[in-house]
Formats: sequence, structure tokens, C-alpha cells
Amino acid sequence: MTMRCVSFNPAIDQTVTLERLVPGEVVRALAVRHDAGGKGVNVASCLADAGQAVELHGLLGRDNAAIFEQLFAAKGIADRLRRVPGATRTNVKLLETGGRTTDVNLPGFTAAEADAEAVFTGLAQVGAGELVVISGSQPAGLAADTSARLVAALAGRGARVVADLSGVALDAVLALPPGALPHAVKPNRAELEAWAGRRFDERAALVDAARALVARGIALVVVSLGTDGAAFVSADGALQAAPPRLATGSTVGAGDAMVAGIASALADGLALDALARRATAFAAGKLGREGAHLPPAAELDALAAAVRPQPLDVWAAAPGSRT
Ligand SMILES: O=P(O)(O)OC[C@H]1O[C@](O)(CO)[C@@H](O)[C@@H]1O
Repeated sequence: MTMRCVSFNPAIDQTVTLERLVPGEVVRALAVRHDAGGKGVNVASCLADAGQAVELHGLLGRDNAAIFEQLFAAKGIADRLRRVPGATRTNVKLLETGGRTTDVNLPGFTAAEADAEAVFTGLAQVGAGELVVISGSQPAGLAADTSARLVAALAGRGARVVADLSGVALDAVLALPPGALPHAVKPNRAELEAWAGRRFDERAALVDAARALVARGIALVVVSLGTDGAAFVSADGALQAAPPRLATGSTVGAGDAMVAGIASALADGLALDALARRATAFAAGKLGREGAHLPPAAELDALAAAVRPQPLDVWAAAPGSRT
């Protein structure tokens, strides 16, 4: 079955490698590269690498579309992005050789509500049980609840939506009534804290917040935790899983690879343990690769087999359990 990904605000990721970032000083870069990116594009790219048929919906600036079109052609991603006047934003990733990345996300095109309506129309045929992944920020010009309205429309038709949103878009989605909520969400810890309006000083507080969302009617809540991997919470259980090994290099897009793993596992009807293994393997497989690309299937399978999910409560009770 074809999977749909939605990206209202793609980005060209300009990764600048430098030895050390010293604010206020001149820094000579060692290398620069450009990748077609943005959360929805990255998810589609990883799903295509995993052999999944993908359609990509959303918006794209007319002035610099070529780098995206090359990626879509190379990976066989069906390009349903509506072209809008102007250029897609460039997001600068300052990658220090020690592994730290500083993101400077620039503004890009301004969209109109009519553009969002066209995206809604392009997804009007999506029906019960089908999977749609909605990720990333919204461009200027769209109402704060645009993503939430799309989630509600799709969920209302029985589609399973996987939402990876932040800020006001996440707030709007999590405020939807049961029945309009997404099937799955994947905030990171900071995004969940921002939504909850408090810091999770104890791991148990993060676990409680994830469980509360499941109780509200979201079937699967995944909270990404950086080097600690992710927490996976559903009505069937609660697990924590971390990558079997951490690669150095850019972490940009690892969360998107995890979202692709979640969507792929849902498409295959995997149980929570296997879903956690696959999602973690996708994230680990992307780490150390430039751009949002996955290794071959055999490597992903080996990574998934090496992941050791543990009960989330065991992780939460670990000594020194500041999240
Ligand atoms: O849509 P947002 O939240 O601004 O994030 C965009 C950035 O996130 C990434 O998709 C990585 O998750 C980058 O490719 C992109 O630059």
C-alpha cells in the first residue's frame, strides 16, 4: 500500500563542517554540502530506502525545486508537492568535528491558505486504515491549526496519522477531541515538555505525560530521547530502546528516520517490541550517514536484532534518572 507523507515546509539542509564553533569569531569551514531535507522529505526518503512506495504531499518553493526533484527521481518518490511562488528555505547545520550540531533554520516562502486547501484536496481520497505521516513546521502564511485540521480530517475518515510536530502545531493536534486525534505522535523530550508546560526533572514525569496521551486516545506515543533512544508507549505496553551503537557525525534527520521506522512498522502490523526495534534501527542506521538515507535492508535487520528494548518503568527508575 502506498504511504503518504506530508511536508508543508521542506528545507534545503546546508551542512557546514567546522572544527569548532566560536560565536563572535571568524570560523573557516572544512566542508559544505546541501541535501534536500525537511522532516516530511526525510521521512519519505527513508521510507523509499526501505522499499516502501511513497507519495509526498505538501508545498515546495518554485525557485529552487531542482535539488528536491533529483532526490524524488532517484528514490522513486511520487512528487505531489504543490509548487508555490518563492524559494524553499535553507537550514544551516553547523557541524563541529566533535559531533555537536547547531541549527540555524531560515525563513522561506510564504504560503496562502489556498495552498493548504490544495494539499487537503490532494489527500481527500485517503480512507480508513491508510497511513499518513505529517511532519515538520509550517511556513509563514498558514494558520497555526493547519496541520491539526488536516490530522482531524484524515482521522475522521479512519486514516492512521503519524504526527511529528512541535510548538503551536503540536499543541493544536493534542487539543483535538478523541476521534480526531492522530494514531501516533513522536515528540522529542523538549517538545513534550513545551506542550506540558513544565520540565521533566524525573524520567517518571515524562513517562506519565506519555501515558496520559495514550489514555486520551492516541494509540502510540513515542518520545525520542537523544542518546537514550526513545520511549514507546501504547495500550499494549511501555518500552525504552536505544541504538545498539552510536555513530559519530550529523544527527540531523535521525528523528525523521525513527518516524519512518514507526510508520513502516505500523504498515506491517508489528507489535510494540518489534516496532521499537525497527524504529530504533532506522534511526541508528541513518546516524553517521550524510543526508536522510538508510543502509541496505540486511544492515537494518542486523541493527533491529541487536536492539534490546526494556520496560519503560525500569528505565524510569534507573539511578540518576534525570531525563
Ligand atoms: O520543520 P522544522 O521543524 O523547522 O525542521 C526542519 C529541519 O528538521 C530536519 O528535518 C531534521 O529533522 C531537517 O532536515 C530540517 O532542516
